[in-house]
Amino acid sequence: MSSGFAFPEGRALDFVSIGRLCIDLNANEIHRPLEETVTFTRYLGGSPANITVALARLGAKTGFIGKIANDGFGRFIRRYLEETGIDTTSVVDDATGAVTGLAFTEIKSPTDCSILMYRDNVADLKLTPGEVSEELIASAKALVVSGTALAASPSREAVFAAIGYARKHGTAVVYDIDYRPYTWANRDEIHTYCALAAEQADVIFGGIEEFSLLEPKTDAPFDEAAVVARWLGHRAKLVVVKRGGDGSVAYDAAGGAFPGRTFPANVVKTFGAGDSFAGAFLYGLLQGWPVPKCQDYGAAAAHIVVSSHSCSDAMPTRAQVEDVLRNVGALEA
Ligand SMILES: Nc1ncnc2c1ncn2[C@@H]1O[C@H](COP(=O)(O)OP(=O)(O)O)[C@@H](O)[C@H]1O
Ligand SMILES: O=C(O)C[C@@H](O)[C@H](O)C(=O)COP(=O)(O)O
Repeated sequence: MSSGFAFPEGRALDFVSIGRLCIDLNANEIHRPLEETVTFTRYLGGSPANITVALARLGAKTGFIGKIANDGFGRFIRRYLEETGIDTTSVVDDATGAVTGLAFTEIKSPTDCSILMYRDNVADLKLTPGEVSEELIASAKALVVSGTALAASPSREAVFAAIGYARKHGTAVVYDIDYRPYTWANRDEIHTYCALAAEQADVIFGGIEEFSLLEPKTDAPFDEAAVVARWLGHRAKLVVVKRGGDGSVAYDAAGGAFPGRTFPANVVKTFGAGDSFAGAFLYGLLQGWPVPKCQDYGAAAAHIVVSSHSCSDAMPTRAQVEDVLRNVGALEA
């Protein structure tokens, strides 16, 4: 049995992602508020970057379309992607003096974590449509789009150009809503542009709050069945609703609703769960596995990442994911 999701064949790359390449500065002194945190460790960050690292580490052939600052952080990001085996031919250097987006993380407790983002004049949002390689998108099985890249122009137009190329060449579109409040101007822009992208997507990932933001009204109660039916009624073949420690539900176009379990972890911090889950889920989809197996893979990868200090560095290999699954008796023979 397979998920029924079909990727195009005969492509050099599996996934090409578009969106932000940033820096995470994760608090070293955990379980205390930010005002009492003295030192931080630097990692590659940015949700689409994390997802792409997750895919690459599991063995997928990946590339990235993005813009980095022309400074030491930018050079670190490029080198990290290259060392991870991610194609950087479409990662361009900013020439305007823009900076790298920073995410300072506060790890107050295993359940109370937050992120303080510095995103003024960031290079990632300066990607232009002319810098999006049609050739690279045509050479991939799927394009992974991060919703935060829709928050401002010209990155917004660059993403829609990328989606247009994907549609033209039969490249599947994966859309992670990836809502980050501080990047958007107002609620109407979120709803308008995120919904436009969701209409073009074959696979959509989001949490309940994120899916609510795609609806025109904020005050209406969340009606999951109606929301999912809306996106399946457009192009989506899979809509994955993430529910934190409560797991996930994946809905397919044939009317299937698959509850995904979680593997309880010794949680260091909660962020990174969504990116590791999405990366490993997509890896499973690429293998043609049934949806529940993709969810198990995603949950096992998230188990590893929430138990670790970083997001990108902690993204597991296939052997590490399978160790977790084996330990809980969830690995098929
Ligand atoms: N505390 C946790 N322990 C174990 N697994 C978790 C935990 N939190 C999340 N996960 C796993 O990660 C997936 C995505 O987490 P979620 O928090 O919903 O994403 P996001 O980080 O995007 O908000 C969940 O469906 C679950 O499988
Ligand atoms: O996306 C960012 O810019 C920050 C990430 O690198 C960060 O580590 C994070 O928030 C991960 O997101 P999640 O997987 O959705 O929790």
